[in-house]
Amino acid sequence: MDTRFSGIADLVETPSVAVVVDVMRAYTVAAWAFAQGAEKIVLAESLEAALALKARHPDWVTLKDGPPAPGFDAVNSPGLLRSIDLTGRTVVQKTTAGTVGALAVKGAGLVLCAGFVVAEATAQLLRTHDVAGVTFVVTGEDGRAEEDLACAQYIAGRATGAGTDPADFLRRAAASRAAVELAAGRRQGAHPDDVALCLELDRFPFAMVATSEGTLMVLRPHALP
Ligand SMILES: O=C(O)[C@H](CS(=O)(=O)O)OP(=O)(O)O
Ligand SMILES: [Mg+2]
Repeated sequence: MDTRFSGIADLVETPSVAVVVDVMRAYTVAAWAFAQGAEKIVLAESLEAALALKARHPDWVTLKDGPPAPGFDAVNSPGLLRSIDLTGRTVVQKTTAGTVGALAVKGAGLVLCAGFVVAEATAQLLRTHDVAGVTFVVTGEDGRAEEDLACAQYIAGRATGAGTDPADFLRRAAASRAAVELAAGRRQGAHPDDVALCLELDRFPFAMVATSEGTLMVLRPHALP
């Protein structure tokens, strides 16, 4: 399996298979939303698009990164989201990096969204599909976010069958700028447990697959045997 790593802006062509990685915090949050019962997550193009969807579907749950804001029901924090019952709900998510990365590869044949919490399930799905090549979209900090790069490299190792030890990858993520800033309370819309929750390896047994449904890009959990 050929593996490539790219920042969002560096994507030169639409890959056939993409794994979009955002450890802190978009795809840790997405996984928690599914664990809390959400049926699907609509990845919104913009804050305005998220609010327009909410206007058309008042029962949908809007979620954005940063501080709480009018029109949004939740923030991009696993620690805060884990106490919200989302059974059967549709979530609309808009964040700075994670959702942007997925929308950048909208045309790919297979789009997975991932963090450490779904690492093995993501790798297993790649192995099952026997893909020839995969592009990992490292969403944070123009492709240089250490937590996203470490997670992408870990999943790549698992997908290609290498006996990858997670310890070093998790250590790199724990020392990343995002982890340090979250732990120091310098990011808004956060819970003290957010970093720890983002570093829970294989917390969930499902991968997350994004597909186009009409004009929307929709993320759903994909259970593995
Ligand atoms: O919510 C997040 O962690 C970030 C935004 S910021 O770095 O906190 O400003 O968004 P994401 O797209 O999940 O990286
Ligand atoms: Mg991030």
